[in-house]
Amino acid sequence: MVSAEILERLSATLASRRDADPSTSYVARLFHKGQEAILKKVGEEAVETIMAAKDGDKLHLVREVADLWFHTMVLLANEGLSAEDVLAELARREGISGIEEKAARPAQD
Ligand SMILES: N=c1c2ncn([C@@H]3O[C@H](COP(=O)(O)OP(=O)(O)OP(=O)(O)O)[C@@H](O)[C@H]3O)c2ncn1[C@@H]1O[C@H](COP(=O)(O)O)[C@@H](O)[C@H]1O
Repeated sequence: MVSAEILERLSATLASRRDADPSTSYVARLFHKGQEAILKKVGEEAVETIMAAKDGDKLHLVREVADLWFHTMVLLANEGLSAEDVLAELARREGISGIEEKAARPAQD
């Protein structure tokens, strides 16, 4: 089964590309071009994800979401962040939603 470890491995690979020669890798090239180019790719992949969802082809949708996740991970790495930061935020929200759910449902005794 594929797990969140893939995100950790990819994060480490992306971090290793930050100082790599742009001629050797797509990711290194994107870092070299800078934030504007990375944001442009994130925007393009978001639009392609929406179009894939509308065309009803599930494999196409999965591939476009993979492109979107990948490019948002490049964006995070460019800011010195990683997938782990996002996973931690989602974990924090799980905790928060538990607390809110309890608060919304007073004890019945
Ligand atoms: N997961 C990915 C990944 N997903 C998508 N892409 C690339 O993202 C690019 C953008 O796709 P598009 O559909 O927009 O195609 P395009 O028109 O060729 O893109 P542009 O030239 O317009 O930017 C393509 O070149 C894809 O190959 C990826 N490139 C790399 N990775 C991972 O990143 C690792 C490091 O990559 P490199 O350092 O580039 O080898 C790899 O081992 C992979 O694990």
